[in-house]
Amino acid sequence: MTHNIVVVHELYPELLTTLQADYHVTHFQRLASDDDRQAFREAMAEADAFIGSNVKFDKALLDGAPRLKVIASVSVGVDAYPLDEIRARNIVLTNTPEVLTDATADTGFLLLMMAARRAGEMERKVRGGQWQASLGRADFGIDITGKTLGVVGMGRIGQAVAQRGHHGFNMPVVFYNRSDKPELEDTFDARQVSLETLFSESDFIVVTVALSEDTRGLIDRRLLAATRDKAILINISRGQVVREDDLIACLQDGTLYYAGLDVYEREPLASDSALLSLDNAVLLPHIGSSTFETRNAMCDLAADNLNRVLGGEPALTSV
Ligand SMILES: NC(=O)C1=CN([C@@H]2O[C@H](COP(=O)(O)OP(=O)(O)OC[C@H]3O[C@@H](n4cnc5c(N)ncnc54)[C@H](OP(=O)(O)O)[C@@H]3O)[C@@H](O)[C@H]2O)C=CC1
Ligand SMILES: O=CC(=O)O
Repeated sequence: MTHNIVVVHELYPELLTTLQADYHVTHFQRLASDDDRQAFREAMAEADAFIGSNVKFDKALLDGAPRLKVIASVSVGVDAYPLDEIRARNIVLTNTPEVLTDATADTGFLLLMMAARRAGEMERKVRGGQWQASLGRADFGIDITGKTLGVVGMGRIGQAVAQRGHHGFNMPVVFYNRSDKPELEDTFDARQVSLETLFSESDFIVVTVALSEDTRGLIDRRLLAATRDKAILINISRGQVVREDDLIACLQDGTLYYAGLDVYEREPLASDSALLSLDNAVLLPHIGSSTFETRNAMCDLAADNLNRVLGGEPALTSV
């Protein structure tokens, strides 16, 4: 019997064709309208497997998908899935670790460098015809080399950020993490510290911690207000880890020098968000892993996981 699978993702064409040869596929590039969402729920009612991203699963959706055996997420973060409900139904949830680590760490460093040198502001000046003479002190940025890097959540991506900072820019590294990682003292000459110490000692703070009920709202005004002069906050994990209202207030009153953001409390960012009017914020549209190579590798890994579970084998990367 051919399995029914629901795809909500812009898979690369050859992979979609392969899946269509093996399964009965209902494909949505994204759920953009109420009609899409209705059609998605109808397809899930008959689905044996889901592969995709950016779909918020809840109990009602799972109740309406009684045949579901596997959710193959095309993401490493699994905050969109109710883990207890999934476990209670014996559904296998898989994600895509490792293959996106470097691309996402690169995005973190891209934001870090753009913020340090105020690259977005400077580019807007050039395009806006405001580069009429050489720029002066009002437009200077800050150095990166030798400054202290603080990593919040020293997992795969956090360590790839630390590697870039330590080996590429000679940065002393401090980090905050749930479990102890003494081995990183050798790897990056890094020090594990409390969140308060990290915020007070770092010049650049890069947030790479996973979102969970423990980390929602972890970074608030109290921590942001305790930062060094000209400290920069980069968030490449999930917007909900940082209290966005507090971040905006600290950027507005200058308590925090600059922010570089790839993720937001609500995505896409609302057109009336106060962040859009702040010069001291570099804003990217959640593109951490968005390279051809990395996204293809994520799709391949998710499809391998789906094929294996439907074929009765263990997934390569189950959560
Ligand atoms: N912007 C983007 O496009 C992308 C964003 N991401 C985000 O990055 C996150 C990290 O990915 P990855 O590095 O692969 O995941 P990992 O699981 O390797 O790293 C997560 C780290 O967070 C730590 N952590 C979890 N909970 C807490 C807590 N309560 N307090 C302190 N530390 C905690 C973990 O600690 P421990 O060692 O104890 O488990 C772990 O070191 C993803 O969950 C996702 O949200 C990922 C890819 C792309
Ligand atoms: O945000 C992206 C992910 O893979 O998680």
